Amino acid sequence: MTSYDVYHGTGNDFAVVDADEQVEKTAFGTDLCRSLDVDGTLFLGIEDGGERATMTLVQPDGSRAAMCGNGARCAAKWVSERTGRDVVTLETGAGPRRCTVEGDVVTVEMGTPAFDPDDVPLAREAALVDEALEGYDVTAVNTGVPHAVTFVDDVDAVDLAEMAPPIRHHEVFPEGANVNLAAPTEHGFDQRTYERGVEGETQACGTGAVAIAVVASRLGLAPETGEVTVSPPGGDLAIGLREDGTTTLRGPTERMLTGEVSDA
Ligand SMILES: N[C@@H](CCC[C@H](N)C(=O)O)C(=O)O
Repeated sequence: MTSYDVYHGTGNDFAVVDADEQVEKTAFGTDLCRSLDVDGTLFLGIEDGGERATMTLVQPDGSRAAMCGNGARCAAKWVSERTGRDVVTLETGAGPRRCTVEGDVVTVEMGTPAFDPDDVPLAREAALVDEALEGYDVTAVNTGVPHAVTFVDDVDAVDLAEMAPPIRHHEVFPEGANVNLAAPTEHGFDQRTYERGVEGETQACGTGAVAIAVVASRLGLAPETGEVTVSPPGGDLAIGLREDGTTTLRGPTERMLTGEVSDA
């Protein structure tokens, strides 16, 4: 039998499996996504007594993503519950990410977002900033994975399932992109995200929330530094914009259940 836990971070849900389990990760991870109807399977390998852990995300379509903000929050909580440590550095495909666990609230140091076309990546030589693409004014940024961000008056007035795929698969994004709708509110920004790999809308996306905050800042819709609240359907996320250009993602996480699947 192989055991798993299910966690969610503001509604973005993940099965979590010990990386030492003797399973073929892509097949096992996609099967688990399907049977549990979750947004991804995280394989976590605890190292140095929990000071560090490796994180591999297998998505429902079998792809692997270099980084996942809400997944990192859930991963840090899982490691903390197993080891008692409240500071964990996750080794991700986008580099090390330091996480701090305070009860159910986890903060991830998300690094420096990149607008450079080589880093997003983009199939052109100039950054894509507030430019018309498939009928929307889009800005492209990499916050660990590629994101397209567009600001609208009301995120719920847009048919995300219809508008997102042409941008998600646009030739300007050679590796595809997650597509985010954002709308200014009294307290920050509403968020809806269509995720690459899930190929549909999720209840929250951490790298997407960071993308919205940094794009808002770049376009003059939010301050250059400080904290920005981004609200996907699953709850509120606090994004820190620091003077040195690095960012943080803070929000609640919760273990929902524990289960086992037969190896046969
Ligand atoms: N839900 C995630 C993002 C996961 C990766 C994404 N679907 C991709 O393929 O780039 C988050 O919370 O950041």
